[in-house]
Amino acid sequence: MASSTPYTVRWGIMATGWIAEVFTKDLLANPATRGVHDVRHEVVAAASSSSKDRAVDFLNLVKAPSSTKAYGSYHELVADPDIDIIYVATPHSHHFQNAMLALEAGKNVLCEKALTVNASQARRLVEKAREKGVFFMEAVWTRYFPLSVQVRELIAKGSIGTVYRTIADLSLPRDAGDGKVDFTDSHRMVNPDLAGGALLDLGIYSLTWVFQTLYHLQPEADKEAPNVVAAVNKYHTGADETTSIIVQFPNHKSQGIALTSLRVAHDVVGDGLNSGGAAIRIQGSAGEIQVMGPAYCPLQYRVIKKDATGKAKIEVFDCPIPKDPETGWGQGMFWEADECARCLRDGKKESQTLPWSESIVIMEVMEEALRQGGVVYPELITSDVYDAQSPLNTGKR
Ligand SMILES: NC(=O)C1=CN([C@@H]2O[C@H](COP(=O)(O)OP(=O)(O)OC[C@H]3O[C@@H](n4cnc5c(N)ncnc54)[C@H](OP(=O)(O)O)[C@@H]3O)[C@@H](O)[C@H]2O)C=CC1
Ligand SMILES: O=C1OC[C@@H](O)[C@H](O)[C@H]1O
Repeated sequence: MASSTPYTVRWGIMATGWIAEVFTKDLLANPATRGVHDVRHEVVAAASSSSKDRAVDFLNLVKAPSSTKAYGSYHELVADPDIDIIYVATPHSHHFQNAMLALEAGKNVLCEKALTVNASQARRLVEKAREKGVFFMEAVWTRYFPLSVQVRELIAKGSIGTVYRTIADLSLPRDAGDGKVDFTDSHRMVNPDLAGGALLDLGIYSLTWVFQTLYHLQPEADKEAPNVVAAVNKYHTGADETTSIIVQFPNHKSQGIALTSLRVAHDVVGDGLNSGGAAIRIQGSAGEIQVMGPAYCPLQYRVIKKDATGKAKIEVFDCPIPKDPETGWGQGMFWEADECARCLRDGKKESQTLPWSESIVIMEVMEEALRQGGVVYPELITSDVYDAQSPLNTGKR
C-alpha cells in the first residue's frame, strides 16, 4: 500500500538571482494546490557567491522559514550534510564548475539550462554523476508541464499521424533601434564571458520542442542523432543574436526548425494566444498540434485535423499554472522539482523525461550550430577541467 506521508526533499539553492527566486518560491508553494500529495519540498539553505548578507536578503525575499541557512560561498553550501539536492541557478558560464563542485561533494544536482557551454562539459558531468551514484538533471522545466506530457502522449498514440516536422520559435523583440539590443553588453544575455547569446538562453527551448516531439519519442533502438545546419547572426559582443537551426533525422524522414532571436518577436501581440500564429507547430501526416504561448511556458495547445467531410476540426486545450492561493506563488517550476523528488524517492539517477543522453545530444547540436556561426567563448568557461578553486566557484571575479 502506498505511504500517505509525502516524501520530503531538502534543497540547497546555489545563487541568488532572478530564477533562483522564482524556483525557490515554487518550492515553497503548497504542493496540494497542484494536486500533488506524494512529495514535498523543504528549502534548507541558500548560498551567494558574493556574501552571506546577499543570501540572507534572498531568504527574506522568498519568505523562507527562519531555520533556513544562509551561506556566503558555494563551497559551504555543497558541504552541508542536511541538503539532499542542489539547484544550480548561476549563468551558463558557471554551470560546469558549479555542478561539478556539487557532484564532487556527493550531492544530487538539478542544474539550470543550458546545461553547460559545450557537449564535452556535459559529458564530464554525466560521468561524474554516474561515478558518484547521484541524481543529475538539466532544469528544462517545460518538459514537466502537464501540457508537454499531454502533447507527447498525443504524438505517441498517433493522434496526428506520423510527425515529420516541428517548427519552434522563441524570440524576444529587444531591438533597441540603434543597432543594439536593449541588454547592456555586460548582461548575461549577450556577454560572452557569461556564455551569453540567444541560442543557449532561448533557442534551447525551441530545440526542446524539436527534441521532445521528434527525438525523445524515437524508439531506443532507432535513436538517431541529427544532422545540423545553422545560420547565426553575431552581436557586436561576439554572442549570437539570431540563430536558426535545421536538425534533420534522415532515417525517420523528419526535420526540426529551431528559431531564436533577440531582435524580433515570436509573438507580436505578446499574449501568447493572439499573435496570428503559433510559435510551435508540430506537423503530422494526419494533423497538426499548435502550442500557444512562449516555448518555455506554454499554456494552451490546439489539435487541428480534418473531419470526415474535409472540414477543419480544431480542439483547444487550456493548461493553466495553479497558484498557491495563500502566497500567489506558482510559475510552473514546481513540476520539475516534483520530478526530482520522485526520482530521489525511487532511487533513479536520471529523469526519463530528459535523460542524460538527450541533454548531451542537444548540447552537441548547440555546439555545432555555434561552431558553424563562428561563436567562440573564452577558455575559462569552455574548459572541461574541473577546478574547485576556479573563480567560477569562488566568486572571486
Ligand atoms: N528556467 C527558466 O525559466 C529560466 C532559467 N534561467 C537560467 O538560470 C540561470 C541564471 O539566470 P538568471 O537567474 O536570470 O541570472 P541572474 O543574473 O539574475 O542571476 C545569476 C546569479 O548567479 C550568481 N553568479 C555567480 N557568478 C556570477 C557572475 N559572474 N555574474 C553574474 N551572476 C553570477 C549570482 O548570485 P550569487 O553571486 O549571489 O551567488 C547571480 O545572482 C541561467 O542559466 C539561465 O539560463 C533564467 C531565467 C529563466
Ligand atoms: O529560461 C528562460 O526563460 C525565460 C526567458 O525570459 C529567460 O531569458 C530564459 O533564461
